[in-house]
Amino acid sequence: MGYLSCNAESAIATCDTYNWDLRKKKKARNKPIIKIREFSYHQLVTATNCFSAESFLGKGSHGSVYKAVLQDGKLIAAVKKTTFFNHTSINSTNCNTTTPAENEIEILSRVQNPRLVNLIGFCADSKQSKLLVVEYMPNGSLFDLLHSASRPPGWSRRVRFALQVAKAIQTLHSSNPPVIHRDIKSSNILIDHNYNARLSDFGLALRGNVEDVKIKCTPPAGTLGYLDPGYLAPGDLSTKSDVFSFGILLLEIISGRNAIDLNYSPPSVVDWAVPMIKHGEFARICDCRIGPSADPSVIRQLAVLAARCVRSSVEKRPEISEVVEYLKVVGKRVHSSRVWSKFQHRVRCAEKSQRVVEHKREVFDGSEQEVAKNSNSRVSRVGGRKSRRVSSVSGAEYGSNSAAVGVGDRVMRSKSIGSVNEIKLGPDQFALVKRRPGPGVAVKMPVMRLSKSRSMGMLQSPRLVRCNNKGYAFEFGNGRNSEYSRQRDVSKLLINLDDEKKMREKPIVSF
Ligand SMILES: Nc1ncnc2c1ncn2[C@@H]1O[C@H](COP(=O)(O)OP(=O)(O)OP(=O)(O)O)[C@@H](O)[C@H]1O
Repeated sequence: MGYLSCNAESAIATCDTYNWDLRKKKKARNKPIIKIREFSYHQLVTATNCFSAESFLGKGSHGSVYKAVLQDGKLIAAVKKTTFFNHTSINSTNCNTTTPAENEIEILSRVQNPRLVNLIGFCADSKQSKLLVVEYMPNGSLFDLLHSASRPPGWSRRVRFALQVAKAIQTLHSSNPPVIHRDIKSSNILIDHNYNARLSDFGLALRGNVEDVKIKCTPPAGTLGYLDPGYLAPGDLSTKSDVFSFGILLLEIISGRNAIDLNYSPPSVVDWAVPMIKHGEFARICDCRIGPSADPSVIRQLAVLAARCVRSSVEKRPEISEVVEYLKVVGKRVHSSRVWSKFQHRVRCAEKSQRVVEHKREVFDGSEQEVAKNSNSRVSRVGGRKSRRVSSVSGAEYGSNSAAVGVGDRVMRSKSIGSVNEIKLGPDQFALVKRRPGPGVAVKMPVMRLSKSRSMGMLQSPRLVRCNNKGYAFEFGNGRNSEYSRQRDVSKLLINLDDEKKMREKPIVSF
């Protein structure tokens, strides 16, 4: 126990097993050194527009956060400003005194990872406050997304966030010596510009092995609702405390409710969710705003994992590496269930349009019979506006029925049921014919209305009646350079069928 005679710093240095292991030291020496920049106070005042209200991003228990524009706009960062009023030490009771800001600088200058909100620099020359410059996260926090977003994230995004947070914690726990975050919660998960979750706020984090004096001297800390109930004394701390907090976060992600919420009974998310999970009532803990996942096993797996993480027995909680592997499997399941439900949706849509087409065919056949009854001189008007929009059947399908219409070699298309029909003018030439609505069902055949369908889908068709800029002109067959946008009042587009012969010879007809 020689360290008792030393001062705290050297005692930590002597007792830290990490320092004994020369091989590890060599490894650490080979690691690239993270370049942390030092900013002047003046630089940060300018970058945050004198810490103005416009630059204000939010307030935490240790101070306020501002958006900073540095390097002539090339670097956007977040400046954490902690006042001396808030300089409560994280370990003031014993060995040494470190403020959360100093602690964050110490930890983040040693651990950098894309899953973390990394340190860019700091400012040491401020008299009233400690300033930390960290990466700017433009999409708020996971707390905001879960509890106040108008469109709460769906299951695949939730599982992705959970996996990204678990990976961030794994990075910390697997570093050498390990880092225990101690404050895993949804407001400390920030969302970056690519919509990835990043772990932030290392004010309470501890770096070292659990047997290190520093850890043994630091009293328990964290956020109520997320804090491991077994972490009552410094010696109780382990990486499993972070696993517990992660379990609470996972329950929050699944349910969309707060870790402690007085609107629920019981208010603690653990006491509320775990009994339901034990009874297999997984759907009851799902966020009712998005409902259960397409694949029920996804919720089951997430809920069971969360329940394992929040077990009171530390030994029974999984390691974070196991959590990561588990969530990877759940993530794949969500992905495949999404692909499957998309496929099912497409099949349903296809079936629906097929049904509509069949219905139209039936209606069409019925109208043909009626037409036949009316001695080939009358055309029935069938179908409504809606049926006009359906355009999935090619005219060729109905080519064989053309004789029933009694207009020579004209071809009627199912698209046109209602008021617009296609006339075949030649081997590659088609026109659309709008039948005049009149009392009863028919229009005299010699004079017909010709019109373009309003459906955008049909505009892509080469068999389209189009208009040129000379007025109402039509292009038949594979016409190019037409300007359909000029054609607004389609009802004015009249054509006398006497001109039909001319049209066959001329691809474009002007009126
Ligand atoms: N890097 C950042 N980029 C963008 N916004 C941030 C950043 N860091 C913090 N903020 C915003 O500032 C708010 C305060 O953050 P801070 O980490 O100080 O406190 P907190 O995590 O909300 O609470 P506590 O201090 O109690 O843990 C956050 O809620 C977040 O909206």
